[in-house]
Amino acid sequence: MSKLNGLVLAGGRSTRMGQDKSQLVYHRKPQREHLTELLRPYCSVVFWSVNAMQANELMDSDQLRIVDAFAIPTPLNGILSAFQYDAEAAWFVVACDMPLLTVQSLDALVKGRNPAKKATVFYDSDGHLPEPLLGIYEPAFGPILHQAIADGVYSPRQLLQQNDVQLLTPPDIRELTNINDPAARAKLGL
Ligand SMILES: Nc1nc2c(ncn2[C@@H]2O[C@H](COP(=O)(O)OP(=O)(O)OP(=O)(O)O)[C@@H](O)[C@H]2O)c(=O)[nH]1
Repeated sequence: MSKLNGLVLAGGRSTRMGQDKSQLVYHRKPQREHLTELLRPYCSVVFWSVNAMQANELMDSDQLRIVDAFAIPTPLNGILSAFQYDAEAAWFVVACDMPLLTVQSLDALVKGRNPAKKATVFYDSDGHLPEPLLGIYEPAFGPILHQAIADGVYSPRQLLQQNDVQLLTPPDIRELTNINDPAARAKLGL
């Protein structure tokens, strides 16, 4: 089994939230720091996947980061940057906008990991589609991702549906709740 690196997806534009989602505080510290702590027990190292502006702000910090080098900001580009950094590793990817996530879901992914497949992910709240932004991506996914982006495919869900991936039932579907704007945040009381 390949070594597992952590990747907190923290880039993008946060247009709908109006402020950097990765720095919102739900658990006493910025979400990107909180997720780093959640991932650390499972991973050799944990990186933040950030855009160039965030990287500038992090200039003097020790935090390991991988900076996006793509014109179009999409989560898939964040994951591809990680494979370009280390193609031999598997990447445990966690999006920064799932504030209800706990070790329960991370444990389930690690226990259910199938390294013979391209990735291990949960079914999303629809019960039949894969949830792409929380999961373990095996090294074999790197070339597939590279080709997809070269072909202009930016839908991570579509990519997972087209490939041989291990799909798991999440232990608690609420942990996958995606918060993208202030209204959704207020609704959850966070
Ligand atoms: N590294 C990296 N992460 C990204 C990129 N785009 C989105 N993400 C991350 O992927 C997850 C889902 O992001 P989205 O909600 O789809 O996009 P967003 O740009 O953050 O937000 P909107 O501008 O409101 O669409 C979040 O954890 C983002 O931080 C990107 O280009 N690079």
